[in-house]
Amino acid sequence: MATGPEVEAVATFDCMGLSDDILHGIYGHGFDKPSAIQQRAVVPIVQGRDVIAQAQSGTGKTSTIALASCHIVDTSTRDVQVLILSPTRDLASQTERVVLAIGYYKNILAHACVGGKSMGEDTRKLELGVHVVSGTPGRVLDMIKRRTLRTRAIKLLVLDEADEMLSRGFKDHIFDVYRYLPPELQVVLVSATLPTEILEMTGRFMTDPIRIVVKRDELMLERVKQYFVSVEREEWKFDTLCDIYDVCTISQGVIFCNTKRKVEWLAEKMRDCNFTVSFMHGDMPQRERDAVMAAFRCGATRLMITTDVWARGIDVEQVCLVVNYDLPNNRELYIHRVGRAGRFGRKGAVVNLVKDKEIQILRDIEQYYGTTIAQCLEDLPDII
Ligand SMILES: Nc1ncnc2c1ncn2[C@@H]1O[C@H](COP(=O)(O)OP(=O)(O)OP(=O)(O)O)[C@@H](O)[C@H]1O
Repeated sequence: MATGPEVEAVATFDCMGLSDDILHGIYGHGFDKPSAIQQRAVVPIVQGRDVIAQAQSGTGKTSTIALASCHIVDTSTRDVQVLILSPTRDLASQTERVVLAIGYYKNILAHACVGGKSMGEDTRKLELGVHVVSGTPGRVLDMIKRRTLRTRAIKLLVLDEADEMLSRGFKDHIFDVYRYLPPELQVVLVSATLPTEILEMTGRFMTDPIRIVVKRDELMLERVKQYFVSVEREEWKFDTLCDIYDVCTISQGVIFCNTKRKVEWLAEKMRDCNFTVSFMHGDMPQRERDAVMAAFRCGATRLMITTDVWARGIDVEQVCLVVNYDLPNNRELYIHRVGRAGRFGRKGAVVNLVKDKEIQILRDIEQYYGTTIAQCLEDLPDII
């Protein structure tokens, strides 16, 4: 599937037909020039078209959603007009913050409606009235069923990380939410990865969408160098990680494990060796998760050990290193994990720690995305 012929690139924010208060918000947020996806996706979204928008990690997709949503909202009422759904609470909250920042001069009111937080607070905020809700599917559905989140005025539904939202775990919730939304709804799908089977189901809820897609072999971020270190035994990965730790002292890094137990085990083992690390996974109380994220975002901690709860969308500019302590369970997750480094044009590196028999999995990833993952034999501190 290719990008539609009707897609045009608009080279500046000024030429997108956005109102002055939104432009003020965009420039105030530090954006000078739109990225490739912003040049192509913002105008069709604000014109009311259904849009499927794919672009490489960290190139401004979530920001596209935020600024288009802010433009669409009519602030003369306090109805919810835009609903943005994301797969994790942390991403939904991050998007709420971007909407509030870009919509500041238009007085946009937004609320993150996410699991693990007080229902009372959701009710209070929603009853006072907000224009944009950025949430996770379970909590949003709950609020809709309680009639606390009124859907009557919703014009735009956005599925961020759309392939994840339409995959097994979330799909039923998404369609349940969709059934409560007005029939003339505009739908926008966004992700770095959009496998064919996901694109094929979009006909069920989208009308003549504009497609902006990226070829598989152009999806990997060029500025993020990819390496692997092969070890004979699982236990040897730890020593390699300790060597890598030195690299992280120059900036920030994220280490991915495949289970929550392993995250906790690894964090404890590193702390026993006097390394300062943070860890986060989906079973932690939300308050603790927020505190860990806040400390990492402000640079108070430099190394985050985590699960795939962190793989999609989370934006911390200083992250320049990703370590796959365990290889991800599918090719899409590889793209998303790698994308936590090299945000918006920055350099980065990913190091895959692999047992000898796992090298074939990396070779498959290399071939699928037309990329190169080099063996790292020495010089770990120089990889970035
Ligand atoms: N036009 C722009 N100019 C400068 N910085 C930008 C611009 N657009 C986005 N950014 C910054 O780039 C970073 C990545 O943006 P964003 O999170 O929107 O990317 P994304 O494509 O949604 O990422 P992911 O694929 O991880 O979901 C953010 O820090 C954002 O503030």
